[in-house]
Amino acid sequence: MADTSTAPLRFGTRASTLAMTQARSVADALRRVGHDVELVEISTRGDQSTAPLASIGGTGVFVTALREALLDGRVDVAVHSLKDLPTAAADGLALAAVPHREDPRDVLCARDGLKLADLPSGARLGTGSPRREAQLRALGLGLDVVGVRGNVDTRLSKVSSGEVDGVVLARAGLARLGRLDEITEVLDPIQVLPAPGQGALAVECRAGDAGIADALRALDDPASRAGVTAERSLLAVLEAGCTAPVGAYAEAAEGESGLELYLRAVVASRDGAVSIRKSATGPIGRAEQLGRDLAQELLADGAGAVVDAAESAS
Ligand SMILES: NCc1[nH]cc(CCC(=O)O)c1CC(=O)O
Repeated sequence: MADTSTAPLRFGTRASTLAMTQARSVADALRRVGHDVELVEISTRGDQSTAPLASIGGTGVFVTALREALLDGRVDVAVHSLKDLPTAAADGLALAAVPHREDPRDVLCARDGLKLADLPSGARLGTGSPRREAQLRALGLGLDVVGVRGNVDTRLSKVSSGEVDGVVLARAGLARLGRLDEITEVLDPIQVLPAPGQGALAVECRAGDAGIADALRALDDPASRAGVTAERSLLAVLEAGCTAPVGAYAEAAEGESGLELYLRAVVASRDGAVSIRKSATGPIGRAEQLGRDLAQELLADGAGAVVDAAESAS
C-alpha cells in the first residue's frame, strides 16, 4: 500500500452526473494503486443557474467552488473538466495529474440519424458555445444556430422533443455517460476543432501537499498533458476566455526526431464570416512554446480583432 495515513483522500466533485462520473473514474484509478478515497459533493453557480455561461462569469464558475473547497481544506483533491479551467495559474494549487485523455472531438446528435451534410438549410442546431457556433456558421450551410444550455441529458432532450434538429456536444462527455449511441456524426477537426483541453480531466491538489501530489502523479499521462499544454498556451496568448471562439487540438505522433505534437487551431467570428486556421508541428518537450508560437501566427493574421469583437459582444 502506497498510503501511509489512515484518513481517506477527500475528492471534491460537482454533483452533476458527468462530474460524478469523472471524479469516480479518477478515484477508482487511485484506489487501484492502493489509496483510500471518498467523494465530497460541492455545488457551483454554474450548476444552479441555467443563464448563459458568459453572463455568470464564464466556464470558470464550474471551477471556483471546487478550488475554494480545496484551499479551505474541505477536500484534498479536485477533479475538473480541463477545458473548464481558466488558463491563469491558480495560487496555491498544483495541476497534479492530467490522466489519459478521451477522444476530444465534437459530435453532432441530430434527429433521424442526420449528418451535417444532410441537414436542410435553416435547420436549427443547438449549442451554447461561441466556438461551436462560429465554426458551424463558417461552414456556410445556412444552419440556424440557437443557444441551448443545461446538462447533456437536457440538451439531448431538445432533439427528441423537436425543439432543435440537432445539438453539438463533446464526444468525451457522451462517452463518460454511456450515451455514444446518440451520436449521428463525429465532427472532423478539419471542419470543427474542439475547445482547448476538451476531453481531458484536470486533477488538482494544494501546492504544498507533496504527499498527495506524489500519489496523484501515478495518474498523469505525459502525452495528454503535453497536448493540452500546447492548446492552453495558445489560448492564453490570445487572451481569450474559455467562452471565446477559439478551437485547438494537439495530437501526439511519432516523428523523425521522436514524439511530436501536431497542433491545429482556429479563431472565428461568431457569425462565421471570418475564420482563421493555422497548424504547426514541434517536439513534445516544447509544447508550451508550440502553442505560443502558433498563437502569434494567428495574431499576425488578424486573430486579435476577432477575439476582441467576440469578448465585447458577450
Ligand atoms: N461545456 C461544459 C463541458 N465541460 C466538459 C464537457 C464535456 C467533457 C469534456 O470535454 O471533457 C462539457 C460538455 C460539452 O461541452 O458538451
